[in-house]
Amino acid sequence: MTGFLSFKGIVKKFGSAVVLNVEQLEFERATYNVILGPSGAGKTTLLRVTAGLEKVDAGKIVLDGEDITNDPPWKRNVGLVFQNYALYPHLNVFDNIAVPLTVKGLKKEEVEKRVKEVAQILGIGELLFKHPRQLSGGQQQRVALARAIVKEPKLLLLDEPLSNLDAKLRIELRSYLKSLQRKLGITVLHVTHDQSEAMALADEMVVMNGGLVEQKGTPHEIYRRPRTLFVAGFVGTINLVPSSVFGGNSDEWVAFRPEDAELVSECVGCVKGTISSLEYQGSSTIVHVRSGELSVKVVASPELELMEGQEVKVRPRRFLRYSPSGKLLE
Ligand SMILES: Nc1ncnc2c1ncn2[C@@H]1O[C@H](COP(=O)(O)OP(=O)(O)OP(=O)(O)O)[C@@H](O)[C@H]1O
Repeated sequence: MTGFLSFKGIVKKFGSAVVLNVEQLEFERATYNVILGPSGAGKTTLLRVTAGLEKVDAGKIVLDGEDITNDPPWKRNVGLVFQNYALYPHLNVFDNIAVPLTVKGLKKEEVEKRVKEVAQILGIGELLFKHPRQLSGGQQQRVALARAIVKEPKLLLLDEPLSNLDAKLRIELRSYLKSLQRKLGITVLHVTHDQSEAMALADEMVVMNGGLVEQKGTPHEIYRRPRTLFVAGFVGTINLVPSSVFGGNSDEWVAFRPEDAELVSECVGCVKGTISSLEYQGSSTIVHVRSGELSVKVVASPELELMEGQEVKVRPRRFLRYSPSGKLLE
């Protein structure tokens, strides 16, 4: 195993249910990695076994060359931030951040120096003597982050850290998270079920489903060459058309993104249908086309004069083919 963080042959069961089955997964040092997948995919369980909060039933986890599979949480040098902050309500911000250091038995002066440093980095230096209930959601989340990084962990695990925040703050804090990761040179594993958050943040993304890794790659690879139809449909919008429509093998699928298709006046082997609705988006218009049982979306220029009910032909400029079981055909 060569990565900074590696998982090999990981199996985690709850009762008889296998909730995690990861053959091989590697993350490089100082990278921002996002784990994406629907509810129940096993994302949180992957973080919990990494932090040592759950024991694996089989397999090996290696962090920076050390086998940590059976280490207790406190030995792993891993920082953890959950969606619901989990700050101690009776402690002020300073003491909340200081907890991991005092637990380690650091001297008072050293604790003060490190808490102040990290509060400075996170822009919460003014809040040190307030209590959690006096802070906004975004401020509380920064305190939770400060507490997670103050002990300088090798690895930072973030479980839906932005999902309790309003949309504006979420976007603000997400670019902040990325710049923080870059500044500290730390390795991050960030769990989310929000695909735009994943695409915006990730150096590498892992798409999970049913305890399995469907694909790992850069956001661009995942979006442009999804290895399964599950990934294609989970990350972005995809049109799925039986290949027989284009004169191909009837069991296979042709898949294309709305921006990879165009409306044409003449074509051989294209989707012929009727405009069912138009979504004006300013710089483009999303055209919904219905063709019998099929429905496809096309991104068109807002300059085109289009009407609901109009007959159109859709031609994919770029497409991928998938097997009947949903695997990408090369
Ligand atoms: N302590 C537990 N006991 C029994 N089953 C559990 C336990 N924790 C998780 N599970 C089950 O394991 C599966 C994976 O859960 P997990 O929380 O890892 O999914 P997730 O991808 O993080 O989902 P979500 O986005 O909803 O948090 C689910 O079916 C869940 O019900």
